[in-house]
Amino acid sequence: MNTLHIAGGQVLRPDMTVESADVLVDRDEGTILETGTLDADATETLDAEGCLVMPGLVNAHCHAAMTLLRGYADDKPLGAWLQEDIWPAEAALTPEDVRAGTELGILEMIKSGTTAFADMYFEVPEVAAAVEESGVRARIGHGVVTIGKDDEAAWADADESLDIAREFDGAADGRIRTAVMPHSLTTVGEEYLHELAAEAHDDGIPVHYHANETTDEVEPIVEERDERPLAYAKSVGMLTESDFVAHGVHTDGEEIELLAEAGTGVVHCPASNMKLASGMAPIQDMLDAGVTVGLGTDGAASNNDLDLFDEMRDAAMLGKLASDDASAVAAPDVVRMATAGSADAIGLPGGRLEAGAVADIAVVDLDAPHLTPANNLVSHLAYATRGSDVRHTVCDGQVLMRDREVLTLDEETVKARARTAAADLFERV
Ligand SMILES: N[C@@H](CCSC[C@H]1O[C@@H](n2cnc3c(=O)[nH]cnc32)[C@H](O)[C@@H]1O)C(=O)O
Ligand SMILES: [Zn+2]
Repeated sequence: MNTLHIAGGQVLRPDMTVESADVLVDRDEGTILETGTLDADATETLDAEGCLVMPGLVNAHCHAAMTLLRGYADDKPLGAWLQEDIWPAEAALTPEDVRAGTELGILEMIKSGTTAFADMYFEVPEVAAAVEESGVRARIGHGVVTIGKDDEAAWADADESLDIAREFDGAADGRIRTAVMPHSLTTVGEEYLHELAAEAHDDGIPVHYHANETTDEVEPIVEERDERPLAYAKSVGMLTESDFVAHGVHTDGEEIELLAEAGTGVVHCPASNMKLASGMAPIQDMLDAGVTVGLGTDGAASNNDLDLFDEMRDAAMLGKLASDDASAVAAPDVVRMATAGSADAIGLPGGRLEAGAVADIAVVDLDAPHLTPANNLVSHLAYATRGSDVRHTVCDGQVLMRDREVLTLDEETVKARARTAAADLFERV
């Protein structure tokens, strides 16, 4: 059998306990065979001495290619940031730019222990190609905006989202799944939302969108329809078990109930919410209500990195402030959110390190001053670990990074291409 032995480390269990154990992976099937004290004669070995072996992190809401726009427009609220800076720059992006930016984003994610992500963008065939070559797992889709477009252009955008979702679902040996992705409840008209949801669900494809991110997104819906945004989302058929929303910042008690009943996942993006001053999501209330909550970075232009360890810390900190309670959104909660919560929210396998699960794994080196002493490793993951502490990254049984060297992408080439693409872009806009 073609196996990978991750040897000599401690393992993070799905119940958030930690124990010394080896991990044996079936490289052909891409699954975990067993964990324990193993005397394996494996095809390949990864040294995990002094390390914590954990499920690969899952970035449940991202626009990976926006790495090109990192630092391009800061210190503005969502509406002005999108309309004055981001959308004009994005209008000038070529397919090659999207490829370069997505590769850079994936490189950053692999280097910080992220093995899967959900991505909303355009030029999606380029996103798919980057996922395929880099070896990660992703749920990808084309973001639709219909406001400001005539009917023909709007339907063309909506159709593209459906076509892309159908075409790429199951690509890259199944590592790529898709979703239909209307941008938000205020940037896409009702008839389009209706049609997109119905057609996507007919084909077993989920719907992913931004919702309740700012009060500016909530108030017009309440004024026009006399109902809350997520009640509206339900009425157009976008609040089913497979669907997942980004943000959910301004979500009231009834909407939280709707989410829990429907089984719709929420992707919390605390850094983006703080940076754009969008607000504080009621995450502890959602957890108490049984909502599936995942964690996302959002794009690099509103974060400004794709490091989910940072995001866990932000989620815990902001969750406490939002609840005015230091016991809210505790360390095990955020670790669960960044692993199983995210995987469940976006409907990809992963997030749990146990026999039978997919072999999506991050190995964290504990030998750093900021991780010493190793009093409580779950606390360390939530509060003290940095993406740069990740030593090895494995996805689908394949080693993507060994001893901090990424094997599937050439780091220097990816960075150089992104620098050139960004410089050319800013000259054009
Ligand atoms: N087809 C659309 C693009 C939609 S892709 C998804 C969009 O989400 C934007 N985006 C990034 N972060 C956020 C956010 O936090 N809220 C809303 N939109 C965002 C991003 O810039 C990108 O334009 C068009 O041609 O304009
Ligand atoms: Zn977003």
